[in-house]
Amino acid sequence: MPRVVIALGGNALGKTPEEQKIKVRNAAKSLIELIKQGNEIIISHGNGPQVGMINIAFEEASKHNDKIASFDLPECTAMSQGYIGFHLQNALQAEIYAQKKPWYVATVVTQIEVDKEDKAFKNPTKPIGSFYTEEEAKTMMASDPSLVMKKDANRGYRRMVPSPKPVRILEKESVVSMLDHEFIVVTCGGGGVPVVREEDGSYHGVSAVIDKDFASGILAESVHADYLFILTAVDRVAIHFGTPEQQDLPKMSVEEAERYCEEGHFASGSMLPKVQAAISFVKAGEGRKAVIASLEKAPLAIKGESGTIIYKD
Ligand SMILES: Nc1ncnc2c1ncn2[C@@H]1O[C@H](COP(=O)(O)OP(=O)(O)O)[C@@H](O)[C@H]1O
Ligand SMILES: NC(=O)OP(=O)(O)O
Repeated sequence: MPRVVIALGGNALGKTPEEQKIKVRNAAKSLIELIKQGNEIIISHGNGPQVGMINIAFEEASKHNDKIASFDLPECTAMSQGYIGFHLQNALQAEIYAQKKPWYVATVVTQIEVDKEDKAFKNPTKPIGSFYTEEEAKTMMASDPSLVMKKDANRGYRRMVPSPKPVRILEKESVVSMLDHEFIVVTCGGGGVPVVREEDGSYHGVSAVIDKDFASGILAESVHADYLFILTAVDRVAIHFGTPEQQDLPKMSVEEAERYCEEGHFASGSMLPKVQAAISFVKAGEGRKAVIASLEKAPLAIKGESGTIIYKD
């Protein structure tokens, strides 16, 4: 049975819990369809908008109410894993019930080890939270000099935080055991909670957000997946994105994808990590394929009728 890791984009999950519930309900239909087609699925998801929202909500509230504490990014990622996992479980269970299938679904709060010396800690590149105008971003940076705000793929300005590379999934054995027992598993949400290892063998959370595309790549590697599906807000990967020359690509060989990366076609922090994760996954094993597609058109992408497929020549 083909094993498929499906990464759902944080931006593709909508801006509010209500919007997310609707999007997740639609996604659940596609995900269950995949199982009915004979695939085993493992679900991961992003949390860029959500982790930023949770973080700023506690920070703002704590300024006005001394009974409310502010929470650092690892705790905010853990909270986002909980509430996005809740919506996914709820939507998948409704679909499973409607189809009278004997399937079970569970979310694993997942920690991912990162290197404490990772250079990313000194160069924040991961966009989180809402989009702002240039003027709003400048005002925010002036009132809080620790904030880094940068353009995100020509969609506006966003807060940037460090995004170290994922090294190891601490809950890998739990995930594999649940897969062995035929669970549908939601794991590595928001790229996983970033933790570093201390000399005494303990781990503690660090203030960063791991890119969920890279985390999904190591998840796919760790569970020996056959396919990596990265679902986002656009139907296909494009070259000359956002210009009159934009060309949407139904497929890319690994060599072409590497060339397009070098030529700068993919925005860092958004499309670039998806393409890089797809390349690494496809290159590392025989017969593997990666697909980047939209959440809405996932059922078509599964049949090869939408999305961009990345393959080894
Ligand atoms: N070359 C490109 N082709 C397609 N989309 C691109 C490209 N470069 C940047 N993008 C933007 O990247 C977005 C996907 O990244 P992002 O929103 O961070 O993903 P996620 O769904 O994981 O949150 C697309 O919706 C699109 O706006
Ligand atoms: N953590 C993360 O990569 O989230 P997004 O997919 O929302 O950017």
